[in-house]
Amino acid sequence: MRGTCRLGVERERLEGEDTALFDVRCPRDQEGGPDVAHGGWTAAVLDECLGHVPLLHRVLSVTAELSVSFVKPVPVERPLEVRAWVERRAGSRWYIRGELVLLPNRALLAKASGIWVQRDPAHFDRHQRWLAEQDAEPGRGD
Ligand SMILES: CCCCCCCCCCCC(=O)SCCNC(=O)CCNC(=O)[C@H](O)C(C)(C)COP(=O)(O)OP(=O)(O)OC[C@H]1O[C@@H](n2cnc3c(N)ncnc32)[C@H](O)[C@@H]1OP(=O)(O)O
Repeated sequence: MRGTCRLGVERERLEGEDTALFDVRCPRDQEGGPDVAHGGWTAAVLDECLGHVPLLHRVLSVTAELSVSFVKPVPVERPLEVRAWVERRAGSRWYIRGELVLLPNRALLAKASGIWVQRDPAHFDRHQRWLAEQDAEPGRGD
């Protein structure tokens, strides 16, 4: 599968049944310090890539939990790779881990683990109904 996105994911492919690889490059406009990525970009790109593992299995899911370890500063505009794999599945939950590395030596820059919950396609419609209820009843909050 090929494609680009505003986060700088340039290519994705499955490697075997449970692992996916992503070619990534942090765009200059995601800079947080001099020549290094903002931490929000690192978290977002790991969320994106890990969350694509169920999608590559044609399963729609949403992030329920995400934990990120920032191991080293992430340089902008350099070739990077994310490897994401399924640790285990339990019911509708996918436990997924991943690593962001600097190419070509695969030096570890960040690690992530999280839980993705499978949803049916009506997930976003239900959300729109919930949002309309919020607008109709300001102050209710649930
Ligand atoms: C058509 C357009 C296509 C468009 C296609 C485009 C693809 C878009 C993909 C976008 C992905 C994103 O950006 S996601 C964006 C960031 N994430 C989100 O917006 C998610 C917001 N949170 C939620 O919607 C909700 O909290 C959920 C869905 C995560 C959980 O809701 P829920 O009401 O608790 O669901 P429920 O069915 O009861 O729970 C399912 C199972 O997950 C477990 N579970 C629930 N929350 C958690 C949790 N935080 N940590 C661990 N486990 C959890 C429950 O125990 C249960 O286990 P068991 O009983 O089954 O064992």
